[in-house]
Amino acid sequence: MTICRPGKGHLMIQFDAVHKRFPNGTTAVHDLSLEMPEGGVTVLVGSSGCGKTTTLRMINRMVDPTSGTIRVGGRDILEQDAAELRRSIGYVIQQSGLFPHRTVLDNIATVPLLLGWGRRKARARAAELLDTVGLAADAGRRYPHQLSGGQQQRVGVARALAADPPVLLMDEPFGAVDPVVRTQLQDELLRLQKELSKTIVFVTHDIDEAVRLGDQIAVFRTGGHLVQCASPAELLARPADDFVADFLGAERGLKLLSLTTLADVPQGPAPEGGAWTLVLDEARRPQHWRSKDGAELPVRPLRDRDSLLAALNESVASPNGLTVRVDADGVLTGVSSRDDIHEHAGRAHSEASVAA
Ligand SMILES: Nc1ncnc2c1ncn2[C@@H]1O[C@H](COP(=O)(O)OP(=O)(O)OP(=O)(O)O)[C@@H](O)[C@H]1O
Repeated sequence: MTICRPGKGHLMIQFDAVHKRFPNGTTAVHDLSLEMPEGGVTVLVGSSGCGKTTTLRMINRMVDPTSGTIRVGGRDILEQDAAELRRSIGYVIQQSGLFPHRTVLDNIATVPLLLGWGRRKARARAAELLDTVGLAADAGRRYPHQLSGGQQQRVGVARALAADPPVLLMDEPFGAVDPVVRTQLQDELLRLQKELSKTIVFVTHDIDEAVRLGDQIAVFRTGGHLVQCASPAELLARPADDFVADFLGAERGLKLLSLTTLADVPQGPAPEGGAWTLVLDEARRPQHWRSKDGAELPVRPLRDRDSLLAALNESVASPNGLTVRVDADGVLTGVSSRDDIHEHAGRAHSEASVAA
């Protein structure tokens, strides 16, 4: 049995030896012990049918466990009224699950109205949340089908946040949108989470999404077995077995580099008079590389907060192996060599392995 114990901070959700067997004999979750810290994002990943959704739905009692105990905020959920519990837990699903015949504003106001807030107060809260999730005020008067898929997902998140629940369950919330919108929605969620510090349980098939969003990642395999639960860095550096390693994919070493910034990589002055010159504008913002014979190649400057993976990519793509560095205003601070970036990439890897 794999037990996940983050060991620091308060625990918001605790699974203790939880088992779920459906009446048709399917064991969806097998002897699960898993702890989710308050204010953290726990991502559940694994192949199709391995019990992620069932695990999630047991938290708000949409599915009751066959045996074992689940506590939310320290209290056994079976001792709590199911409807009340559900109202205190936000729930976001893949197709947003919005009511088609209600306006966006009324969709977002659903739970506050159920909780007995007056119509005016519920709508004012809904309008505020539209802004929080990055939607224009006029979207509130529209119906769900008049919004794009990505906008509908934002409304789904706003609706889940409406009564300010401490816990948010998200079941593949960004699974049905294209990769660009998906990245935007992930960015928004990270930004919101910095502000709101909810305890989030997030189900996804996408390991990159899990690494990007998770404070801890729980990997399941068929039969509802938890195989490993660890921080993204630990998981990538030390997968527990071949199943986890295969699940993480052949590029797990590179994924690990996406977790480390290039801030510590040394930088020197941009080269002058070599085969390639860095062309700057009058504010010293890099524009492009220019060769001796006048050819121009694009430059993609990086900031300190960018990842070592982005730097590695740049060191391969740039004509002279140099990665151009800029400050928050886009002004040149220096360049880093391919060797320095490779050395830091190797070091980040060894450090993660040792820490794990
Ligand atoms: N109501 C149910 N009755 C019987 N079996 C069920 C029921 N709900 C889920 N199952 C089965 O339990 C197992 C786990 O299902 P679950 O939906 O939790 O998996 P999942 O990991 O979320 O899958 P996916 O990634 O495909 O959404 C599957 O074998 C599924 O067929």
